[in-house]
Amino acid sequence: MNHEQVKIPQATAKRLPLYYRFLKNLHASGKQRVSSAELSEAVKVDSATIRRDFSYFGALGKKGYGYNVNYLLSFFRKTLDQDEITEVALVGVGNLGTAFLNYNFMKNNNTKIVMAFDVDEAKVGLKVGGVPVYHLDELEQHLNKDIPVAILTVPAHVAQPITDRLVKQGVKGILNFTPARLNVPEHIRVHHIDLAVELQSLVYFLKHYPAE
Ligand SMILES: NC(=O)c1ccc[n+]([C@@H]2O[C@H](COP(=O)([O-])OP(=O)(O)OC[C@H]3O[C@@H](n4cnc5c(N)ncnc54)[C@H](O)[C@@H]3O)[C@@H](O)[C@H]2O)c1
Repeated sequence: MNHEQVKIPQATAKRLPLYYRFLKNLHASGKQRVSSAELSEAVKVDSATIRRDFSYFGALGKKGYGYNVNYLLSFFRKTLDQDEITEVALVGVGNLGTAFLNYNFMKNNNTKIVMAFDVDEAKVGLKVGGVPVYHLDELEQHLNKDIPVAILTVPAHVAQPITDRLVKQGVKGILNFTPARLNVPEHIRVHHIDLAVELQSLVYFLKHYPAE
């Protein structure tokens, strides 16, 4: 099947890295096939959803056989562009930002934080997790079109002006950890990660949909 023609729903696309990571481990352990039940158990996605997701990839599991691990892996590699590393900038080297820099997403991923910015003179000039920290004043000097993604871990009240500058420099996607709602032009994608909301929603589900 022609990979270029595959149009995957967003919810499915979001689960791809999860599947990919698990299948890579399976492959490394020498497994050739996997059932949707096994996958479901490992990635905690129900097996009906997995079957539907995989049908978009042209992978139709056979009863009693499951899915071909090699086929899926080569599909995911192509779709996720694993050979190409996407460079990321981080703004705000505080508690959260420092944790991300130390973690740096390389282990199972195709993204890498390559530079960070802060206004705190005590942090500027340091390397955190091997990543250089520059002063925010130098944003325009260092950030170019090769860096399409930025992570925002600054105080909420400075999030918007920094976002405007990031967009001006050619950033296309922003992972926003601040509580601020960001205004961006239509072609810019913002993913807002609000841990308080996530936590609340978890508590809600526990309360209203308790496990048997
Ligand atoms: N720490 C958490 O667990 C957590 C969880 C959810 C959301 N958040 C949100 O993430 C953001 C960061 O949280 P934190 O705990 O890391 O805060 P923090 O105060 O530890 O870090 C903020 C960092 O941003 C820097 N900064 C301030 N103004 C700046 C500017 N104009 N340009 C660049 N850098 C600037 C500060 O010097 C500091 O290093 C906040 O908006 C917070 O609400 C934090």
